[in-house]
Amino acid sequence: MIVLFMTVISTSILGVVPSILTKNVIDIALPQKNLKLLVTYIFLSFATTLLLNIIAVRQSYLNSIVSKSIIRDLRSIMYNHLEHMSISFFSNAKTGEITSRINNDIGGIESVFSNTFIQLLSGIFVFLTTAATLFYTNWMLAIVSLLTLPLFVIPTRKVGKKRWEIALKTQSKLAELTNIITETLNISGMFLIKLFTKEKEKYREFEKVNNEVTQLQIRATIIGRWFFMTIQTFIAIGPMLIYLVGGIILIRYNTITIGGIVMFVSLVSRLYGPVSTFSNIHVDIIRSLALFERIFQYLDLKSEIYEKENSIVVNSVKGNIKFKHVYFSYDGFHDTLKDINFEIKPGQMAALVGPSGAGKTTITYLLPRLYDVKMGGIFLDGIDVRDISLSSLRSHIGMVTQDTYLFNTTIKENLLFARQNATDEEIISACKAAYIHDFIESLPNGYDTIVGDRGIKLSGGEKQRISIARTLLKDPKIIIFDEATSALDSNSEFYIQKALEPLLKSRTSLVIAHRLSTIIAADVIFVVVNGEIVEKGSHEELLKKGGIYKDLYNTQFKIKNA
Ligand SMILES: Nc1ncnc2c1ncn2[C@@H]1O[C@H](COP(=O)(O)OP(=O)(O)OP(=O)(O)O)[C@@H](O)[C@H]1O
Repeated sequence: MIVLFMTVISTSILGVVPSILTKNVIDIALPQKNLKLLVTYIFLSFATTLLLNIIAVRQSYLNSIVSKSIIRDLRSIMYNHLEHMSISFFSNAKTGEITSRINNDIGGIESVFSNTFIQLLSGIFVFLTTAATLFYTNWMLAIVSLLTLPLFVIPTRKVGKKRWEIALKTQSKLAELTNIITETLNISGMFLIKLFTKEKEKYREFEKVNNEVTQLQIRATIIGRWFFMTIQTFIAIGPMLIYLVGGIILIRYNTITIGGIVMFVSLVSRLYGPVSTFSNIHVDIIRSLALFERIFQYLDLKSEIYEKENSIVVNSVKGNIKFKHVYFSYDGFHDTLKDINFEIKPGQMAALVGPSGAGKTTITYLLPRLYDVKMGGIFLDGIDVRDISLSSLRSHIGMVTQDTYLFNTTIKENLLFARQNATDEEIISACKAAYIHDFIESLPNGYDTIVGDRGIKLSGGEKQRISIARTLLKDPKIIIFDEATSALDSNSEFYIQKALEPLLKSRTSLVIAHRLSTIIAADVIFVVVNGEIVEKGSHEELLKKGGIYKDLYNTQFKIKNA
């Protein structure tokens, strides 16, 4: 940064030298008909220009290092910040919008650092050195030259505001465009589009936004062009004024030489350079303020799930889970869960059953603090989960969901996600336990098979068994398992049941159960209806009771397992 600063100062000082040498050529060497002096001045002028350009190359190199590093840091800060946002942020945000803020908005402000900042700095120095030389040569003409400058400021103000508005609109339209691309041009989006034959509609939607982006960009360019046209006109008028006023001073007062007037003309063009840059900078800064505003909208967001300063790191747990008077709401108004109370003892298996939308999944989200309770508390081994450090809390919990998410990489990489330093033997043993090893081995590339976007190349049952193997590698004390609602073929069903045995053995588990075999195996069953636990007990106890569970059993489980 200091070196960059030095190069800016040296180029602005050296920049006035060729104009002074030109003055000497006209006022000294030519009238004296002194060839040696003429060659010396021209050689010096040439050497200074060469040196100037060499320093300029160095300057742009340093400049690019500084600006690229700032953008790199900003991108990393944004990614790190978003990674720590809560799940509710992601359930409300559009994927394309997030991508756009990281790519388009952060990328967009690069020009502020690469051009604007350095132009501003060099503009100030060029202005100061040039103005000083002008005043030193002839103060009257210098004042006339400077008086034309305010003319540049007026159009700048108007244009700046308009460009800010357009820049904001353009960025939000670009985000919309990115969102359409990310939502549709992926395997799940394409499935839906093709099955509902919505290609034309989606294309039209894309074309509309694409058109709007282009219109906005054209408007921004046109406004920019009118602005530059005005500036250029003023720049052209400048030398004429100097010849006129300089000529009058020479004729009337004879306090300036011809070389002096020529030097003024060439130096004033240097003066208008920075002023026109200042005007551009004004517009550019305004444009980038719009981008900064969008970036800071995200950076200023606070995650709803945060870690207390003196949070407890829990290295090992027994696995006792207690929900005490838990209330929860997604929207802050309507309670999705109401007064949930239960305890699961270490090693026990608890099954959550109930109609769709009752709140079973929501209960499981609260334990690893994907969301926080509105009232009441959740306790792990007697410690409120909000007092435990997030990473240690989550390290003790394994979650196998219905819709297994796999990264589009090899099976092995997906498994290593659970534990980066797992050995090949450990991976194979987890896969054997999850009854998926033989299947993986039968693939042409074995563990190096690429699974496709979200694991599309694998069946639902295979994906879930890979997810079980992944959780076995993590080896947590508590398991949350969301059993598939869809009917799996008996073969797949058999293997999943087999895979579950080592997963649930000697661990505390909370299972959203849909299969009779799972429910019967549970130590305790919680019947969830409309956000409340309405019945608790073992399968036999609840059947005997003859309440809601019995109805559910008769209408769902018995039929499904008939
Ligand atoms: N991210 C969310 N934002 C707002 N409401 C939500 C969200 N997720 C779920 N809900 C609502 O909360 C309620 C409980 O949903 P939940 O997924 O917990 O039910 P469930 O019992 O697991 O259902 P299923 O058996 O069909 O999976 C539903 O009414 C659902 O619409």
